[in-house]
Amino acid sequence: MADNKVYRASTFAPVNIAVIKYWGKRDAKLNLPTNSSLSVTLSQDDLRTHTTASCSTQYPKDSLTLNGSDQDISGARTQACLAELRTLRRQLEESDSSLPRLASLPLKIVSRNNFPTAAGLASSAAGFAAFVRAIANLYELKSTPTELSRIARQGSGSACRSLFGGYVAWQMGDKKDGSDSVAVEVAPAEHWSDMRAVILVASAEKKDVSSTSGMQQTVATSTLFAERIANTVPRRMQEMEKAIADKDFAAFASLTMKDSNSFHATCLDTEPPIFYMNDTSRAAIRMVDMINSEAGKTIAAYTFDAGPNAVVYYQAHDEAKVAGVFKSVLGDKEGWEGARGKSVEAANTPKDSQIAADRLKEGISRVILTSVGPGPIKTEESLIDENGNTV
Ligand SMILES: Nc1ncnc2c1ncn2[C@@H]1O[C@H](COP(=O)(O)OP(=O)(O)OP(=O)(O)O)[C@@H](O)[C@H]1O
Ligand SMILES: C[C@@](O)(CCOP(=O)(O)OP(=O)(O)O)CC(=O)O
Repeated sequence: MADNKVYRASTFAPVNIAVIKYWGKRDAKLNLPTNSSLSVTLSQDDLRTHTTASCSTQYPKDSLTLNGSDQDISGARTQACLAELRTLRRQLEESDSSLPRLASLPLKIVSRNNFPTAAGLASSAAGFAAFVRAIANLYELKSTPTELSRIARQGSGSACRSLFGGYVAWQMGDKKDGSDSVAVEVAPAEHWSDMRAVILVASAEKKDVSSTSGMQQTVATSTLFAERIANTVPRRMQEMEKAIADKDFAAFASLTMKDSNSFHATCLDTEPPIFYMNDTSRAAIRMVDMINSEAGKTIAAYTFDAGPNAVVYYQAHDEAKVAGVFKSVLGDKEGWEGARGKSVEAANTPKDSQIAADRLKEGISRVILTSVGPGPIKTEESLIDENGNTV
């Protein structure tokens, strides 16, 4: 029997933004995708989930609190993650009788996102990665990040990529049980550390079509989609891995923009059509096009997830030419006040960009300046005290 001690472990986990998009499930129950995908993990200085997992005989039942409000954890996805993690802990306990019997104790999990939940800022990715990582830490599991990615995938597909830092591929796998549908590191953050991103937050509202149901509708109704998964994505995965290995920004950018457009094209080809981008998103696309034209080469790349926010990737040495343009257009919005924002010099806007600039001014509420970053980071900063109370 375990005593009435409160066992605790905490982690921070990052957001990731895909450059080759996951869109479509071949098995909705196991969250198995129709195609592989690839993402960049973003720095936790700017966007992160902080999660503490604890277990004790004192707790009445399993619970999860997110940003101060109780969450329903009865859903199949959360339950699948919990069951897998408990099975792994049970195996450890069976092999070593000196270990406390934690697998059978109720869990209390407290989590905080430092960014808006369900606003298309990949909160489910950081959230489920943190959830799985924190419980794995609590249970002292020996599992590798790839093994844990198999579990996080069942919470939310994109979450499996947040178990790693840097450049991460989610290999779709082909086994029916999903055991080979896991994330692997393509390159660590240090390999290409001057990758930067400016996120233009177009709306902090909850989106109207969730990723989960949107992609199901696309799989069922889009004819463009078949070509995307059979040919376009497999080819781009290889090209993207090479672009990253070579640190070839022009190739990285071209693939990133094409793949975002291909994903949104399949959304438009869905019946009824799904619109995640809006006029503000399209103005961001125009502005990036004009920045690239003015530079005479591709120095910026836009990508959009299931929402209107633009994520614009660029390299540190092009900061003035990329982030600088957005600063001169959006300098009065929230997000430039930190040291990183202050160091960006406002640059001249490209010629003929007035219409796009006006649209951005109207539709963007804040910017987030960030960069490629590491995977989950273990922390002693606990959201639950030694008596089991939320702090
Ligand atoms: N810290 C967290 N811990 C556990 N679950 C979380 C956490 N943060 C978010 N989630 C889960 O993720 C859900 C939001 O996911 P959703 O896919 O709707 O939005 P998103 O991740 O912001 O957008 P997208 O993945 O399409 O970019 C929340 O309702 C919650 O169930
Ligand atoms: C557009 C995307 O951001 C879709 C993310 O979808 P989710 O991972 O949120 O979907 P579920 O597996 O149903 O939880 C593309 C991507 O991140 O690859």
